[in-house]
Amino acid sequence: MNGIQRKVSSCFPPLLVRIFLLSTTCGVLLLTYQYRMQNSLSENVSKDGQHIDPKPLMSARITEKPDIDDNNEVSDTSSYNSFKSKMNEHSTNKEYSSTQSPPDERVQKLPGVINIGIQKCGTGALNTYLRIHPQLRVREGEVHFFDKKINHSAPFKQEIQRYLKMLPVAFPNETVFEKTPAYFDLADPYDLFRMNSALKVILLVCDPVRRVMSAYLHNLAIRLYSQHKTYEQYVFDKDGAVDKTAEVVRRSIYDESLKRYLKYFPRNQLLIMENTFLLKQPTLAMQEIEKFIGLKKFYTNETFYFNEEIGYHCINPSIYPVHNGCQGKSKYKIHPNVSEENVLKLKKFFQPINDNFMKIAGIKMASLTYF
Ligand SMILES: Nc1ncnc2c1ncn2[C@@H]1O[C@H](COP(=O)(O)OS(=O)(=O)O)[C@@H](OP(=O)(O)O)[C@H]1O
Repeated sequence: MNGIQRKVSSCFPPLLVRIFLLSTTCGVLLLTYQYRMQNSLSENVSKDGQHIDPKPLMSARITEKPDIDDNNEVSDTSSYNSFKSKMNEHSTNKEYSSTQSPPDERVQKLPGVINIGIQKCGTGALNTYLRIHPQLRVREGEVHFFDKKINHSAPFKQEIQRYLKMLPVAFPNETVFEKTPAYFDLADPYDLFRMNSALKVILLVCDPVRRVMSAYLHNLAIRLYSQHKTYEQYVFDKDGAVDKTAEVVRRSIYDESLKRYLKYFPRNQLLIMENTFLLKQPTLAMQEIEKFIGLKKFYTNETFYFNEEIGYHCINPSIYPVHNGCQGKSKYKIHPNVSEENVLKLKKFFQPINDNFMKIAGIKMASLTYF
């Protein structure tokens, strides 16, 4: 070692001490960063837990867990979120220079409208159609709050705070929408009413006989039903009569559930729509729905196209490109044939129930009238 080398090495502490100093410095830096991040996030939420300040939201990434709906299908929350932010950019950008971002004024809000069912009656299609409306903020997937997650032993207000956290944040001009088809028959309508007494409720109705098959195929797909049992074994009892206790049959009995809702909600807060209307004339159906919710006119014939391959209307991909504007594959099932005798048995079973439903609803529906 020459003189200079010796001088330099004597200025530096030994190797072990250097490693110790370096790791301590890194640790301190890391802790400071974590502390600052935590503080900046908690500062954003107001005391009532409802309002989130705009600025930090712009810097803090909102990560929403992917949702798995009743079809075991991962809902495309992230595609929807990026679609929405592009849409919002479009509508607000004019006021801001290219270097400035518009402030994020999103807040947590309770839903103004809920699609309560009916399970397997096209609720997924409605979700797909509604998510493109600029004044709506759609909760992707199904929340299942009022049928499964609500804790009736806890104070209701506290439960609603929990529910709020399961919903997307929305701009002041946006109405929050969620759909959980199980609410129709499995939730207590009083809970929905006391959550928001002005709530608008959408009910899509379809032929219960077809619905039994849809629900059977659905239960097979999610492995609730066994491949080793037949459709007939699930739907009819040992004597060959319709088994009204079977899940797929029970959930096709519409009149009782509607009665429960009408105990709390005035009829004009309920939009009861035949699923075939949405299926065949999506523009007219969606115009009726936007009017019912109180939204600006948005849907036109250009919004939809008929997808020959799947046999249903989808959103024009230039508006919403995910899945070519259609739903995921699990929503388009091919129904196997059922013997005429069994179909007749089901029709005879459901007709009086359907008649009662239509009487309560005050609407005649072709798909509920067999004879
Ligand atoms: N575009 C459109 N318009 C109206 N209806 C449609 C549309 N696309 C699908 N369908 C029908 O929806 C059925 C699935 O219903 P849901 O989406 O309510 O199912 S679920 O309850 O969310 O699992 C589904 O049932 P299956 O035919 O048994 O698959 C279809 O009959």
